[in-house]
Parts: sequence; C-alpha cells; structure tokens
Amino acid sequence: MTKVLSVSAVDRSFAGRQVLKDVTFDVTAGRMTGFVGANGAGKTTTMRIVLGVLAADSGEVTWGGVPLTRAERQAFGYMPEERGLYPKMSVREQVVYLGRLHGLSAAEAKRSADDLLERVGLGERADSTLETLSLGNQQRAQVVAALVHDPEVLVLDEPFSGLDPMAVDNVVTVLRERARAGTAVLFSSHQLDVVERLCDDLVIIADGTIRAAGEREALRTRYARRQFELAVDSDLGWLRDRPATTMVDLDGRRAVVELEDGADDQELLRDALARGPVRTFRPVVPTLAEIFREVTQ
Ligand SMILES: Nc1ncnc2c1ncn2[C@@H]1O[C@H](COP(=O)(O)OP(=O)(O)OP(=O)(O)O)[C@@H](O)[C@H]1O
Repeated sequence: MTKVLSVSAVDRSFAGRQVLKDVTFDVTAGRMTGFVGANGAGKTTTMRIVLGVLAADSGEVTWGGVPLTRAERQAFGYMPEERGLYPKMSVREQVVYLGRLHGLSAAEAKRSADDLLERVGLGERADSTLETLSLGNQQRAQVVAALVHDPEVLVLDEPFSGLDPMAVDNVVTVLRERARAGTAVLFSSHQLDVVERLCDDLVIIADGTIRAAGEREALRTRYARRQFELAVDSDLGWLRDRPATTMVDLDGRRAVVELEDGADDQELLRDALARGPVRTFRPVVPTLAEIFREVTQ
C-alpha cells in the first residue's frame, strides 16, 4: 500500500501569536508535493514540525498511519532553510560523511555522492571546499546532501532559490527520479512556475492556514472558471453583445470570454463558425498563479 505522510490539525504559536492553525495535508510516497505560500505564511515552521526540529502545540504527523518516531524522522532527507554544510570542507567529503551518518557503508556513500554530484552538475567541483563555490553551486550541494542516503521521505525548504534555469532543471530531474522510485517529496518554493511544472500535488498556505490542497490537476479543474479562448480570422467584437458572455480579453481576432453558468459552450462555437473559420476553441485552465491569487485573497 502507498505510504502517506499526514500532517493533521497542527497548531503552533510563538510568543502568543498563532502562526499555524489546524494545518492538515498529505504527502504521498511516489509523488512530489509542492508547498507554496507568501513570506511568513508558515512553510518553514510546518516543515520543521514534520522533521521534529520543532514541536507542534497540538496535532500530529504520521507516516503510514503511525505517529513518527525519532529514528524515522532522523532517516528523512532534509534540506533546511538555514543551510547546514561546512564552508571549509570539500563538497564530496561532506556528502560522504552525511551518507555515513545515515548508515551507508563508505563505498556506498562515495558511490551515491559521486553519482549525485555528477547529476546536478557538480562533478568537477566535488573536491572544492563549499566556501569557494558560487551560491547556486552551494545550493546544489545542499540538495545532494539531503538525498545522499536515498531517504523514504524528502523535505526540502526552497531547494530552487538562487538556482539558474539549468540548475533548476538538473535538480528537478534528480527529484523526479526519486519520486518515481517511491520517495515522498515535500518541497517549498516561491517560484510558482517551477512548482507548476514539478509537482503532482499542491498545498497552498496563507497566514498559517491551508487554503487549498490536493492533486494539481484536480485543483485546476476545481478552480476553473467557465472561460474559453477563441481565435478566428475576423474581428471578435460581436462577442461583446452576446448574451451570457463576458469579455475577459480581446485582441482583435483572438478573445477570452467567460460564460455564465448554464450557457452552452458549443453554442458559442456554433456562433463563431457561423461567421467563418475557427482556428482555436479551448477551455482556459487556470495557472497555479491564478489559483494561488484566488485562494489567498
Ligand atoms: N522561532 C520563531 N519565533 C517567533 N516567530 C517565529 C519563529 N519562527 C517563525 N516565526 C514566525 O512565524 C511565521 C511563519 O514563519 P515561517 O518561517 O514558517 O514562514 P515561511 O512561509 O517559511 O516564510 P518564508 O517564505 O519567508 O521563509 C512568521 O510570521 C515568522 O515571523
């Protein structure tokens, strides 16, 4: 059976100010869950509670339906917000050391470190000390450090911040592979375009409360308005006077309209065809940025 990491009804306050309220969501093995929210929304606090670095005031975190033990949490892969590698030690040495700490043999740790460093584009810098690397390369090393022991659960706080697009792609590829092999991956990010591309499931948090959570495509469908894009060979100004139709965007021969509930989209298509050829007719699916705006307003 697929294992699920469940965060259930978690509350947390700091100095009398509640920063997490009834936080509840699941992270499923074999899937990538993107955790998005504005600065201060509560992502890092939630991740720390998942890892047991911080205690919840109430609520619980379970893995496979059972509350997490300390040993299980220690076996998770974690990339904390405060990056944890030593500036004066070589990248390979540290990654191997962390692998050993997590129970790998010396040979396994070295094999895993070299393989991962190569895959994220750090192969040639493996013997450099962390402090001599660019910030982006340090970030790649941090991701490798969280992955080296092939954990069942991976929790990554902003793994893409500061990475150039090529580095994002390298890291994305490695994370996807891990998820495909059965790892439960939870990652936070401000970069909605990256999350949109990468996640299977999505959790949106604002002001310490979960505003939406679930499968990415299901959320898209849930938040879809009845909007349609239409492109034809002549001017679409007639749509302005069409009943039950609101113009969202008009650019001459291309328009996006919203239909009232109950209005038939095929009738719109027929009206357009009656005026000439139709080049595009499709429902507009909301982007993650649009869903985010709608649920966090
Ligand atoms: N140790 C602490 N003491 C007091 N307040 C804290 C502490 N840690 C977090 N907070 C507060 O809790 C709220 C949530 O912070 P958190 O770091 O979890 O947000 P975040 O979503 O990770 O934000 P960011 O994207 O900026 O990292 C913020 O208002 C923050 O100031």
